[in-house]
Amino acid sequence: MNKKIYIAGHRGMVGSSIWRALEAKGYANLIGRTSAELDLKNQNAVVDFFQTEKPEVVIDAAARVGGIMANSSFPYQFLMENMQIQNNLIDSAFHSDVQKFIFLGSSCIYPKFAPQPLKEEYLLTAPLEPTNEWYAIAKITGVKACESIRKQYGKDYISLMPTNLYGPYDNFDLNTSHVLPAMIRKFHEAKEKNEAIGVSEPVELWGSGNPMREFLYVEDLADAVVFALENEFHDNLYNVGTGVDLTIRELAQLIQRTVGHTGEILWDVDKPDGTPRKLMDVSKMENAGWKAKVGLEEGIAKTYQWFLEHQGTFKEVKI
Ligand SMILES: NC(=O)C1=CN([C@@H]2O[C@H](COP(=O)(O)OP(=O)(O)OC[C@H]3O[C@@H](n4cnc5c(N)ncnc54)[C@H](OP(=O)(O)O)[C@@H]3O)[C@@H](O)[C@H]2O)C=CC1
Ligand SMILES: C[C@H]1O[C@H](OP(=O)(O)OP(=O)(O)OC[C@H]2O[C@@H](n3cnc4c(=O)[nH]c(N)nc43)[C@H](O)[C@@H]2O)[C@@H](O)[C@@H](O)C1=O
Repeated sequence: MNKKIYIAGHRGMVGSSIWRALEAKGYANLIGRTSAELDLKNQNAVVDFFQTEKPEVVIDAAARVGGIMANSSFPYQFLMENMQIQNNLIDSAFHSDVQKFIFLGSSCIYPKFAPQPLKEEYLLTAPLEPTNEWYAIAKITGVKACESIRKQYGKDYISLMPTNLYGPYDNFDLNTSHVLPAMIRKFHEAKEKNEAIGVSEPVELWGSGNPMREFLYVEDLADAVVFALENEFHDNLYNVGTGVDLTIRELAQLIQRTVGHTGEILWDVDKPDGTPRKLMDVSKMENAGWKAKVGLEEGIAKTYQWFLEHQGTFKEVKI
């Protein structure tokens, strides 16, 4: 409980959830740095930080993160910044003898048309989804960096591949966010406006509504990270998800009902659909002893409640 644990990205949706989960379990020796205090793209600054702080465990929840439009609009930032951040963290951790490193990738590392559900062994077996191949290639290099240290030096460096995540402290900027927070905000703001003017204006969403996505509540992901911290894993790569997916159209109907918006939903088919489906095979984590607990309806209700309580202060990431 007294190990010195560095959570990179500790203010983000995932990092802050991991921090809260560790504190709740009695971990008292946690350290974090904001990007203003420590720019992880700066290799010298990261080397100095590790030499000074000497963490025993590193959990990497720092990255340039965004939804489908952000990824396809800023390929250079999503490729280069994520490689710089993770490579500086992994290399400095290795050279300052950090014994446990937990790297967070993403389900988008798997091939666009891989068989479903996605097994870990499908990695690098076929081409990636073009809208986020930049981010995916960065993440794949992080997975391989940790795997090489595990293989060559026997250090407990592992990679967890979360599916699409959502929950408190998510990014609600309508240009850079993921679909779930965007839908919560769009339906909420349309409902508020409609109630003021007494009509039900339509909500415009992106793509066809036909792609399928899996969603894991962020506090479940944090629980999985704590589980990985406290247990010896015998492999380098583990999917983390619910193993359940739905269409974007079904998601829209669920969120519209939760928010209480009435009115038409319009689909802008000029916007990209992205990967048709990326359902994770979660059996490897289940065999290791971990399973998701929060269902989608419950998670959306919790997230909407959080959103209502944080009007005007929720995060909007600009790129
Ligand atoms: N959100 C999702 O759906 C999914 C996320 N993931 C992964 O989870 C991790 C966290 O994602 P999420 O919490 O959603 O993202 P957020 O954008 O909420 O948080 C990202 C964090 O990274 C930090 N960061 C970014 N750039 C730098 C930098 N140059 N130097 C230092 N810190 C930096 C930010 O710090 P600060 O706030 O101080 O600026 C921020 O706290 C990422 O690795 C992401 O790939 C994986 C699958 C799905
Ligand atoms: C986690 C994962 O997330 C990203 O992949 P993605 O799942 O395709 O991203 P997304 O959540 O933004 O979109 C999911 C689907 O939803 C549709 N969609 C409808 N209406 C809105 C909408 O209003 N906003 C958004 N963002 N999407 C919308 C959208 O058109 C698409 O079909 C990767 O870039 C990468 O970051 C990654 O690893």
